[in-house]
Amino acid sequence: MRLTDLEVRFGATTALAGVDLTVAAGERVAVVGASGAGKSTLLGVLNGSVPPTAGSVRVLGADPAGLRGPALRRLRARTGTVHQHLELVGPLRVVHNVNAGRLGTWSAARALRSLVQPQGLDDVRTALDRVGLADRMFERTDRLSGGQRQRVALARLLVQRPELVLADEPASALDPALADQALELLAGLAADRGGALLACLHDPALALRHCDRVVGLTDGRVTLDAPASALTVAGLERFYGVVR
Ligand SMILES: Nc1ncnc2c1ncn2[C@@H]1O[C@H](COP(=O)(O)OP(=O)(O)OP(=O)(O)O)[C@@H](O)[C@H]1O
Repeated sequence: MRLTDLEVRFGATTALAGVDLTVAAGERVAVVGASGAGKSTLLGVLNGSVPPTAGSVRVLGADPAGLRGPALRRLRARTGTVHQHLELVGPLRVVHNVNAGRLGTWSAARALRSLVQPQGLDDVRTALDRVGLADRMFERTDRLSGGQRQRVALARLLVQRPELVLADEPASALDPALADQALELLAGLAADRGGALLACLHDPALALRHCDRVVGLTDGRVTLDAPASALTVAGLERFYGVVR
């Protein structure tokens, strides 16, 4: 994917400005920066949910803002996002939220049928097993804890099998062991399809353990772009302005 001189404004607020960024297939990129720096907006541009105000965007060979109808649907099916607020439907059972990862490739009829008689149960069970939730498949999603819901969102991505994996603080509600597991899973998912992973991470140690490149934003601009091997946890904490 390639962003050139990208700008995103929301009214009087400039969320991103002059962003030039190229990410190659197979790269694992941590996106870091203080709250409000523009991290979620950057992922939104890449998955086509945030239209840029200026600049050019190429994602998997296409410009998401320039696509409509089936072409946009196809691109979205190849791009998987773990949203910061997860975007799960609370009253639905876990199986339905996981199967939402396949809506981009299912017909409307199959999606509707699946609400009555869940489809693809083997894949759902395998995905839930990998996030340690196989026994919660038929539970209402809003009965789960925050960390369990975060893992349902990961399972949804596992059944989607996207090429480009975008994750917005995918481990914020997980304990350290589960956070490592989640990042391994996301990196493995991208690698399976030969794609890249971009993950907004607030934990510098997690970023350095699981990513090979770190891109830092300050007030909507790229102010850091370095291999993880050249960075330290203390250096990244200083970047965030964390005071110990
Ligand atoms: N839909 C929106 N409408 C108006 N302003 C927005 C919108 N989305 C983001 N912004 C603004 O754009 C800027 C960047 O926001 P963004 O959510 O991308 O930051 P972030 O780095 O992801 O922050 P956090 O770590 O707190 O999630 C902020 O000033 C925010 O208030």
